[in-house]
Amino acid sequence: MTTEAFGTRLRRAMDERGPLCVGIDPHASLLADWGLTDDIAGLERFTHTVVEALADRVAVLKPQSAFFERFGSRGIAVLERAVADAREAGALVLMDAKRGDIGSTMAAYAATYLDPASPLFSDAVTVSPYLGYESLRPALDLARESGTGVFVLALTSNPEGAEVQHAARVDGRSVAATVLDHLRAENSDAAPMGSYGAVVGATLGRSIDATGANLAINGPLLAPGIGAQGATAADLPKVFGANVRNVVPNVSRGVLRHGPDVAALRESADRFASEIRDAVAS
Ligand SMILES: O=c1ccn([C@@H]2O[C@H](COP(=O)(O)O)[C@@H](O)[C@H]2O)c(=O)[nH]1
Repeated sequence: MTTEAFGTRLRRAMDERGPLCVGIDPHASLLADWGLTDDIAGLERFTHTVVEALADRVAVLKPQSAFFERFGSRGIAVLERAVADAREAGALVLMDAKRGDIGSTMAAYAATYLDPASPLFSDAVTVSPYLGYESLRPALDLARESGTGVFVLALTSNPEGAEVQHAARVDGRSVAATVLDHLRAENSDAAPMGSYGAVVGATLGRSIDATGANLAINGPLLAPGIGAQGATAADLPKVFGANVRNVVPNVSRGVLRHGPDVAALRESADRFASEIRDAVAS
C-alpha cells in the first residue's frame, strides 16, 4: 500500500477548501458562553458541535490537546472520537500537542499521534524543538512512513517566544532560523509541498527580519494568532511575503465564540476564509 504524503494531501485540501484551519479549543469560558457545563458532557457537546459545523468545509481542524487532557481519560476519549469524526467528514486533523522530549521518549509521542494503529492517530502533530531538532527524528521518520505531518515550533505567536527563538547560537544564527533551515532540508525533495511544517505566528509583523529566518521551507507554515490574539488576515502577506501560498492560518476563539449555533459557526469560518482568500490574492 502506498501512503500519500501529508504535504500532498494538505496542498489538495487547501486548493479545494481554502487554507483555513479552525481550532477546537474548549476553554472553560467558551463552555460557559455556550451554556454548557464545565464537565465531560459539556466538552462532548462542544466538540461534537464544532466537528459537525466545520469538518465538511475547512481544510484543517486543530484540536488543542490541553483542553481535553484537563478532563483526564474521559477527555481523551472525547478527543479520540473528534479526531475520527473530523477525518471521516473530510477534514485533516492537526493535533496541537506541542510534544518534545529526548529521542527515545519522542518515539512514544510519535507513535501516539502518527501511528495509524493508535486511537489518537492524526494527520499531523505540533512538536517543540527545544530539546534539539534531532531529538524529533522519531516523529520525522514515522511521519514519512505513515504519510503524516509534523509542525515544528519556530516563531510562535506569543510575545514571550522571542527570548528563546530570537536568541543567537555561538555562530550567530538565531534559534528560529536554525529550525527553519532544518525543515527546508527535510522538505528538499518534496512536491508539491513537503510534510514538515513550521509554526510561525501571524502576530509577528516584521520582527521576523531580526531573526534572519528564511520562511521558504517548501512546507506548510501554520500561522496562529488571527482573531483573539489580534492579528488579521491582512497581516498574512506582511508577515509571510512570497511564502503566503504555503500558509495555513489558524483561528480558534475568533470562530468558536460564535457557537453554539451551527449556522453562526459556519458563517464565521466562511467569513475568515473569504478574508484570507482576499488577503492572499492581493
Ligand atoms: O505559536 C503558537 C502556537 C500554537 N498556538 C495555538 O493556536 C491556538 C490559537 O487560539 P486562538 O483562540 O485563535 O488565539 C491555541 O490552541 C494555541 O495554543 C498559538 O496560539 N500560538
